Amino acid sequence: MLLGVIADDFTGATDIAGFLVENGMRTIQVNGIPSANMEINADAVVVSLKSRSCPTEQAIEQSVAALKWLQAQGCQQFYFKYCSTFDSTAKGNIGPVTDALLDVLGEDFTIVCPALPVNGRTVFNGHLFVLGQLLSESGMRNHPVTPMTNSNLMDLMDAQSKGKTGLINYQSIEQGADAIIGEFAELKAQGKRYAVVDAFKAEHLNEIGKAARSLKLVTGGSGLAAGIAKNWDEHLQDQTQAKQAGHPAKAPTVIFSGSCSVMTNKQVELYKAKAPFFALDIEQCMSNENYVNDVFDWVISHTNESLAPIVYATADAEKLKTIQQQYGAETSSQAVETLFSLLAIKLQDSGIRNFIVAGGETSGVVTQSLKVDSFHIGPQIAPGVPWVKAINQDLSLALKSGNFGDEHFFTTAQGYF
Ligand SMILES: Nc1ncnc2c1ncn2[C@@H]1O[C@H](COP(=O)(O)OP(=O)(O)OP(=O)(O)O)[C@@H](O)[C@H]1O
Ligand SMILES: O=C(O)[C@@H](O)C(=O)CO
Repeated sequence: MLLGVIADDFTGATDIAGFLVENGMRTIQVNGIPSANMEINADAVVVSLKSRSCPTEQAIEQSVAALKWLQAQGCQQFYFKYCSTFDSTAKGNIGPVTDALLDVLGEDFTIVCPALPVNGRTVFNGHLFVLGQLLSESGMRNHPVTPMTNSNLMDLMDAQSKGKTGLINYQSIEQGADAIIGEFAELKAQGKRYAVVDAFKAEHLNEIGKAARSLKLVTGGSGLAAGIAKNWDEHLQDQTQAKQAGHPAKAPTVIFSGSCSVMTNKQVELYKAKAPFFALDIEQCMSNENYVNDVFDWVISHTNESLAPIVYATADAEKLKTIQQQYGAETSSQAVETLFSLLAIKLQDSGIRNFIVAGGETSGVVTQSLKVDSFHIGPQIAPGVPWVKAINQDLSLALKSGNFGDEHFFTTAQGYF
């Protein structure tokens, strides 16, 4: 095993795993920390945690346990994957987890690289941009759990970690890997523990990846994965086959959409124009025990059509607000999640083998209900959204973060079988 990744959430884990496969590394993902060692026939393994916004002590404990498990599997380098929008607060969890991982590894320096240019996340003079807007001026400023009101990554990291942060700006990055290595030495000599690295195009990430070859721990979004994977080129076999183990097969398919993001709303609208659709009634989800059977019957009656049926709770911001005011945000989202969870189990039992799911939480719930605890990563449908195939079951999943994929995502996903 070459590379071990610790990801702080579920779709974030799948995101980086997709980029590793795209760059030739056979990759598997495990959900949570396995209780024992595993026979792993892959180049990289990604452990997905739920540590982004849990209490900091818990995030540290889980991340260190993941690191130790990855060390026991023989990994040689470690990657802490967090969100490309640096989702965190002044208490953490990015800084404290980075510190804990450095301590366990006996290291005193790493990089901070959230950039993911292909999805519009860029870093310029140490400031993070989302689709050309400063992070603090993007929708992330209103995030319910981790509102991001400062775009300066050095400030963000200093506030939540025990060391000091320096910057390697784009002028140095553009001089290439050797210059970047020189900057690492310079920053270390100044007593810095973390280097924020500018990156706004793929070439930057390749050079940063090369320079980071000797770092035991790197930290970042999924963009850096391409640069890191290239370092292992000479150790990789069957690079063109890396996606094979996770490729989906033609089989009965269903789509669940539990995300209310702007992009998912567009994707659902477009898909409804050409495929069978079922809009979930939130009140029925909460009050009618038989509702899941009705939805199940509807899905089964549409599985022979050329495009898979979609069941969705997706609503635009206004409609969602009305629902939440009427029933409560927690109660209504729980009811939707429970419906998807029960429906997934019934559909699997009746022969559905491919599940396309929109929404991070929704994906987590469905994967858990289907008892998928590890999978091979297959081809990327969109940047950061690969098909994945369960290791111990005949089941393929496409798990989409809320805002990922273009408007045609649901049809594109079905083009792989
Ligand atoms: N119509 C609705 N009414 C109430 N809650 C809903 C409705 N539709 C979806 N939800 C809930 O909203 C939450 C959406 O979270 P989820 O993580 O699945 O999507 P997302 O936030 O768009 O994705 P990501 O976290 O990847 O950005 C889920 O708990 C879901 O059950
Ligand atoms: O980095 C990202 O933007 C995503 O992988 C993510 O973490 C979604 O929660």
